[in-house]
Amino acid sequence: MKELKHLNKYFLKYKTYLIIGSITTVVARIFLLFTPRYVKKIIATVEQYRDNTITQTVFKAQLTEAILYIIGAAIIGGILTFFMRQTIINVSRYIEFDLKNEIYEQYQKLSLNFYKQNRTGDLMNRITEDVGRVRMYAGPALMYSINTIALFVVALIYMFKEAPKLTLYTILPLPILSVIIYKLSKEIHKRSTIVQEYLSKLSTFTQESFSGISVIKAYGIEPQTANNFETLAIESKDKQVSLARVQAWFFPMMILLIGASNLLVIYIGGMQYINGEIESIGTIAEFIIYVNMLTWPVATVGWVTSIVQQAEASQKRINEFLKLEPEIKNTVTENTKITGNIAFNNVSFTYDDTNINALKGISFSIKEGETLAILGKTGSGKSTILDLIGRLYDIDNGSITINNQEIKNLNLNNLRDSIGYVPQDAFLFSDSIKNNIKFGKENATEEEVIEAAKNAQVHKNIIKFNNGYNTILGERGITLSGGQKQRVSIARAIIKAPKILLFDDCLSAVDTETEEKILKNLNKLSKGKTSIIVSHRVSSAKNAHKIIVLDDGKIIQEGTHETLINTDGYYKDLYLKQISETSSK
Ligand SMILES: Nc1ncnc2c1ncn2[C@@H]1O[C@H](COP(=O)(O)OP(=O)(O)OP(=O)(O)O)[C@@H](O)[C@H]1O
Repeated sequence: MKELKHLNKYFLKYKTYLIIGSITTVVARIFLLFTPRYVKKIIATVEQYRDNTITQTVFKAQLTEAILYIIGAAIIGGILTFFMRQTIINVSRYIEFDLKNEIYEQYQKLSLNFYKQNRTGDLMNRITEDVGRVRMYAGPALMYSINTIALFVVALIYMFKEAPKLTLYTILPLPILSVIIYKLSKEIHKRSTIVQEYLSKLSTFTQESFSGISVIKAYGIEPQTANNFETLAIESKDKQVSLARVQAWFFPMMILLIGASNLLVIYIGGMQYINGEIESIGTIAEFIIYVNMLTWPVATVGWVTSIVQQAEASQKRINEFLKLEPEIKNTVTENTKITGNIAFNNVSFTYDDTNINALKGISFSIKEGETLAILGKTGSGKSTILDLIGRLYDIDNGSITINNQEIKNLNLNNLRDSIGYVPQDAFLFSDSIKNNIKFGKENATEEEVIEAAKNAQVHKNIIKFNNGYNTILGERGITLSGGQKQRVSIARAIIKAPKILLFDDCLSAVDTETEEKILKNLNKLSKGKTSIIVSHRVSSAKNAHKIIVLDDGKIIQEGTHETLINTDGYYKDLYLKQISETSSK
């Protein structure tokens, strides 16, 4: 229960509902337990009438009274049970809601490294499946426990008062029932976890095959994919069958044990009645009802124990993430002014997970309003520089300053608000084009959206769609071409009008003519802003105030287009190669 202590703050938050729920539960049980006692009374009345000890009028009056009591108690008990569920089960839903939000907020705070170390499926599972299991503890398990305790205490008081020896015999099989249900529940849980694993394997497989359907079709491997699916589906079915086999034992075991208890009541009760130890045959009827009323709650003891164990395991997994301290934290609460004066001083950086030393003593500076272009072979560290400016990672050595202030001493929210970042792999949400652009500025007007799209040279494409800016993009924006996606992503950064614009090879999928137009627009828009353009093309870099060329994490060339094309090296070679490619087209 150590891990589940995390939920105590929520129990405290909803204590009023829980107290009302618990009281309602106890009172409901008291009312529901009226039935067996009045059944006994009815049978005793019938016996008295049979023995002529009461008149027909008295018999009728007593019978009517008992029946009315039973109906009344059942109605009140039913209403109270409804309120019991409305309070305790609702609380579990509130806790589920709070916990999901808490986890989601924590996920948002954690840095990129966390996302690389953990698989998306696992992150999703903890916020859905695990929270679901914890909810079972906070709701049903709690409700059934209160219910069982209340029912047991009230029923046992009534039963002992009525026939102590018979009571002992009646409750004898119940602990056995509880243990059996516990064992069954554990086995069911074990097997259903395996079933769940297979279900998620199946859904991952299908999802991937649908996303990659064009590759599957192009390579003509549909039969192979279908075979793989079938193998997985057969394994999944076998696991389901094995689960169903254990589940099938649940109700027969219950019926068997209820039957055994009923037999005991009838046998022992019958003997006691014959020996004159109990007055009325009604007591036997009363006890049979008690047995049937107590069986389910007793079974739930086993069930609840297994729920609590599952919840404990799930909460442990949740706590593992909740306790993680974000690697990148905002330690500055007051607002800091962000300008576009950026300087890298002997910066080195190694990725924790791969141990790749991506940057080795990088130094450069760029003034507000200037454009810097970064070129270099693939894997040379270009994107890493952009990530470090957004402080997605903290550096190992050296310093990064913005306006002469260490990046760590800047308010992280201010820093990220001042950056418009266009990633290499444009990610668009399954939403309208308009909202995807507005992602950069939530309260942007229609005109601003159109203006940004025009500057990104994508407006003409968008208006050709039937629904224009309201066109909904499919998963990862599959309705757009690669170049269109990149341009929507550029519009998203432009609309934000940030101090610093970071473009990570985001013009790779557009033709050189469109690239030229976009760069011209960016040039106009980025007055007073600092832009960093990562590219493999000289055409993207030639107008920059400064160009740096990276190789294996180090700067190998630095200068303007003019100086670099006149210096032997990577840039000049690239320039000559790209010029000859263009002229040969
Ligand atoms: N998130 C990461 N985790 C671990 N290693 C990484 C990560 N991102 C990049 N690397 C490694 O760091 C090195 C520099 O990568 P980076 O993405 O900065 O290069 P790049 O110059 O932008 O390449 P490209 O032109 O192909 O985009 C590479 O060796 C790469 O494998």
